[in-house]
Amino acid sequence: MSPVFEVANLRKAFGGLAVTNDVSLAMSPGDRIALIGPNGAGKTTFVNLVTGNLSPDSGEVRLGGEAVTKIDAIGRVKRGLVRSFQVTRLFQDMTPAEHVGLAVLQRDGKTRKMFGNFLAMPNVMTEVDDLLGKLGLASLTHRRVSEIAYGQQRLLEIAVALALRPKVLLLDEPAAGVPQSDTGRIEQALADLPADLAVLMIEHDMDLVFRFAKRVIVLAAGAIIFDGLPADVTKDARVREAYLGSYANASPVA
Ligand SMILES: Nc1ncnc2c1ncn2[C@@H]1O[C@H](COP(=O)(O)OP(=O)(O)OP(=O)(O)O)[C@@H](O)[C@H]1O
Repeated sequence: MSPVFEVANLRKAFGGLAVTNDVSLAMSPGDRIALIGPNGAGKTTFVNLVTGNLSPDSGEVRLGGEAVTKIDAIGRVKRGLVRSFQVTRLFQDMTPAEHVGLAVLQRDGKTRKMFGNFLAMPNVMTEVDDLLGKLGLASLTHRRVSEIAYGQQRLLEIAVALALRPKVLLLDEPAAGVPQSDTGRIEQALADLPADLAVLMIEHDMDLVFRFAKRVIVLAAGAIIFDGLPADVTKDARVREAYLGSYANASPVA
């Protein structure tokens, strides 16, 4: 299957520290990848380079075969590369319906209508109801975000991301901060993601990694040190070493 997403020889340094060190990878439709690595390994920086929130020093990002390295974050979203909306970016006074409805309008390039009552538009509301229903949020459709539980806010992030109809979805620790009693619902939402969507999830919780991922990529000091099956990752000597701290300090740029 031809890749839906590729990065080639991506590099980024901050003040002489190589934080993304010649990273290359490809994803196909339906991939379920967990990106793991010790604190400071460069996972967030890598995702920021991919989404267009940061510019690489060199290397390329491609979506559906098209180079998007010079295209901004919004342009990449339009081409199907979506990062889960962060809880910290949800608007506390807005409802789940408004968040998902705005994402639908953004996707369709109709955000100028946002000052009208877009939730009265039948096609928008049908999609809002469908997505919130699938994520078990139907009863909260018109509640304010500030009134709903944290775990449900995290489900709302996923709903907003799906409303953008991604081809590639990047999830940053989707269950972090969620009480144990609610993590099952997040896991179910992850299990129910569209089968042809390519998903890359940053995650620290290895139980979740093993249940979700078909492939695991380990970053240490900005470089990929393992890319393979979940069953093999804990046996890998370099991975063990990385987690024991030998890779804790990134190497300087040559
Ligand atoms: N804007 C920046 N300027 C300078 N250094 C940065 C910047 N952003 C990140 N770094 C450094 O780059 C390294 C990698 O950080 P990054 O946040 O990408 O790691 P991470 O793997 O996501 O870590 P964590 O798991 O703790 O979130 C760290 O040493 C960090 O201090």
